[in-house]
Amino acid sequence: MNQEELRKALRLYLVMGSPNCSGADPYDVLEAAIDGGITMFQLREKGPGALQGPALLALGARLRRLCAQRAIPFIVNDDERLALELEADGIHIGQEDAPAAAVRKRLPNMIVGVSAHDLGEAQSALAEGADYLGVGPQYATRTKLDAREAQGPAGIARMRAGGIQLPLVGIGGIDATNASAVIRAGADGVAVVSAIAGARAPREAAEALSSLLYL
Ligand SMILES: Cc1ncc(COP(=O)(O)OP(=O)(O)O)c(N)n1
Ligand SMILES: Cc1nc(C(=O)O)sc1CCOP(=O)(O)O
Ligand SMILES: [Mg+2]
Repeated sequence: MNQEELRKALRLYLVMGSPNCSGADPYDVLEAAIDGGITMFQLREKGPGALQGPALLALGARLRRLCAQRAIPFIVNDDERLALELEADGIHIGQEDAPAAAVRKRLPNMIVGVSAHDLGEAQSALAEGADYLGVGPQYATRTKLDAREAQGPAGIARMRAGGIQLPLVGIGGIDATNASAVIRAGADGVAVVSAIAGARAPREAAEALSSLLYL
């Protein structure tokens, strides 16, 4: 995938694991979200009741297959071995995970996404070979318990003003009320968990977000 294709894929990025699905089957939630217009998916199995071992591998394989059938890039959060086992399209790592340069080297053919919270971290991620950045939290979130303080879309604007041209998504507390502000600040897309996975109707929630992002 070239950089322009990646920018498009990042437009509406669903990040999700089974703890985010309010008891629904994550497969059904993902399928509905794809029907509603998501453009990229990250398996992030974290939080109370998170699956591990063979159960996680089995869920990952089902979700991976669905993404392949529907031509949705499939990214794995944090776990290089799982990403390889599932033949993922990419991996997302944060500042507390393995160093981006080492991951880039070990997984030369995967998309490597890196979390960056300020211009310095964005410059380092670029130098280490990141393909895209996740910048957050944009707004207060209850999904990631160890999230930093909300920085607002101004953090993205500062990265763009500082010369960062890498594909970039905002994440954290994003929903239909604030997604447009994140795009206006310079993001290529928005990454959401609860606004879709926690919605009563994930397809409609994805449709509503998608319609805002293509104005
Ligand atoms: C697209 C995207 N952006 C940021 C993150 C957060 O990654 P990280 O800081 O490593 O935190 P965890 O998700 O691992 O708890 C992300 N997952 N995706
Ligand atoms: C996975 C994640 N990363 C964040 C960061 O700031 O890097 S915030 C976050 C959780 C986003 O969940 P929701 O859309 O429900 O707020
Ligand atoms: Mg991480």
